[in-house]
Amino acid sequence: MQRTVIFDLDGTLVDSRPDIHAALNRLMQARGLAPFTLAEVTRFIGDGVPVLLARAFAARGLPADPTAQPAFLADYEAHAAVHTKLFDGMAAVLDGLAAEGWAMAVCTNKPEKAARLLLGALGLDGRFAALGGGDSFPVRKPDPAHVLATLAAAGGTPGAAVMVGDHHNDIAAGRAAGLPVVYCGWGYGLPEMAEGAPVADGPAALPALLRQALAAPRPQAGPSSSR
Ligand SMILES: O=C(O)COP(=O)(O)O
Ligand SMILES: [Mg+2]
Repeated sequence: MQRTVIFDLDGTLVDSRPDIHAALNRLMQARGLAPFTLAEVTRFIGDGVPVLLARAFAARGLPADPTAQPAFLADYEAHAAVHTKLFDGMAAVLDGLAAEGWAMAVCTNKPEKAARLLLGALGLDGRFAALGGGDSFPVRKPDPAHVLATLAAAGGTPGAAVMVGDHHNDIAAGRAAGLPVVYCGWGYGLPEMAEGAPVADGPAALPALLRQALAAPRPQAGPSSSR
């Protein structure tokens, strides 16, 4: 059976913080608002751009401003790959997984256009069988439908798929979709976000953990697990 691994993007495959940080601070500057540190912006990432901006404005004591999103996105899309790179060792891991026959997909809360531009700029557009962005479907992580729709677009099946991510949203969405999950210890999440999932300390640990995850007994999908 075709094995499929679904990767989260920000904090899992790529370190995108520097470019998100820079674009957010350009928006703050344009609004006459104080800039954020990298650590502050890291805590805003994980739930997509609307929530990122809402958290940024809330941190300055302001309500969410939907008019900020088009300007932020246009700027970020144009500068998404200035400093953003795959995490060290990840390119070799992707090569190895492809050689082992794994199909790969990306399920990210980053808007699809920005995610596609970023993957293209990194030379990765041909690597993934599907990309599900934060605005590709009516729902996004932690909703399991985001993971399942991305998996279906990649031609995969839940019985032979693993979800890999660095945030509570990835673990929650993967588990609720009935997939085994692997948590990335190098990402932007807090250690407790692993919620008992196997933790990869670095990209090189992923292939063995993915094989183990598929070999282990299947978890039940979220809604039925309490029955
Ligand atoms: O855009 C975000 O907030 C997070 O994106 P991710 O789902 O790829 O981590
Ligand atoms: Mg992430």
